Amino acid sequence: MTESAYNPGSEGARMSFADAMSYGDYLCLDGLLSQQKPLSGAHDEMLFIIQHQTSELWMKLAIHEMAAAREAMNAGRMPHVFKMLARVSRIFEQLNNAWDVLRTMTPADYTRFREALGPSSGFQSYQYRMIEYILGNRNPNMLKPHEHVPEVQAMLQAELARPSFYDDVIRLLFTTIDGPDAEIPAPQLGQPHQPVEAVQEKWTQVYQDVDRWWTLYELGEKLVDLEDYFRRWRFNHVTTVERVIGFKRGTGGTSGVQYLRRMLEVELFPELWHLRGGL
Ligand code: HEM
Ligand SMILES: N[C@@H](CC(=O)c1ccccc1NC=O)C(=O)O
Repeated sequence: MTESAYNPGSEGARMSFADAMSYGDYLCLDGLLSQQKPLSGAHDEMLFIIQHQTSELWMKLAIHEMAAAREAMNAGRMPHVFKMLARVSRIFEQLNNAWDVLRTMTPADYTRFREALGPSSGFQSYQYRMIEYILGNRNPNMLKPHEHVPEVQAMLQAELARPSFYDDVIRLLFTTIDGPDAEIPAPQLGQPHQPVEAVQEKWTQVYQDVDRWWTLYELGEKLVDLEDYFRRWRFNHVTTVERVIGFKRGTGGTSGVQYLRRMLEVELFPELWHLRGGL
């Protein structure tokens, strides 16, 4: 050590953690940083693993926020709901920006380790499916790949059996405007949300008099924001996939880019988009 090396310990920085909780202890970094296990010798496999692991961590936070937002909404704490939904949109923005790192991987780089992935695929991401299920895109066929992990399948199934976050929003929309006797459309349990005319009419009322229904309007716009970011994620994904594997079949067994293009047509909150043309 040179004389000139600055020692933060001299101004009080704690330098010994033999008997105290350190940064690594608190964040469980030993566990976290020992979970990157490339199966090939390919240089870019580490990028691929970390890209997916960080995505899963952000998805974990998104689910945490959406679960709390749902609770807050059902308890009438709308400012909290808005804060959490805004955070979920920012998480998607973060995931969208992350594609820039993955895009530095060329098709040749990926080919060096693609075979090592076997039949594994993002198609089997249960947190991704959970996000879709919470928001209302509920395809029960997507439960099947999780049959081998009963706890995971049960968790997804439990989500399918309850009203989605969007179902709860619809209930709030109707009761706020029509009061306790409102005729609320039944939640579409266990199936992808299909557009309902009465829901679009109700949202139209809100958008035609935003001053009167400001809180509902703000909620509607938060959902549109969220779906906007989600769509960008799907678009970035399919574009990256085409760039890296072209039109090859996916490791998960789907047609690949064609399958993902089909998913671009998914509408999470269709009524909120469709009402705009009629204003
Ligand atoms: C080079 C990078 C990537 C390629 C080539 C790729 C390829 C694919 C393909 C072909 C599918 C369709 C399913 C299949 O048959 O495998 C798919 C699905 C999926 N991928 Fe990726 N992917 C990449 C990166 C990512 C990243 C970074 C994530 C982030 C978690 C991700 C998450 C997903 C998810 C969630 C699905 C299911 C989508 C759905 O069912 O709507 N992928 N991917
Ligand atoms: N489906 C991809 C493989 C893939 O991307 C993947 C494989 C294992 C874990 C995560 C993945 N990411 C997204 O699908 C492919 O067909 O190349």
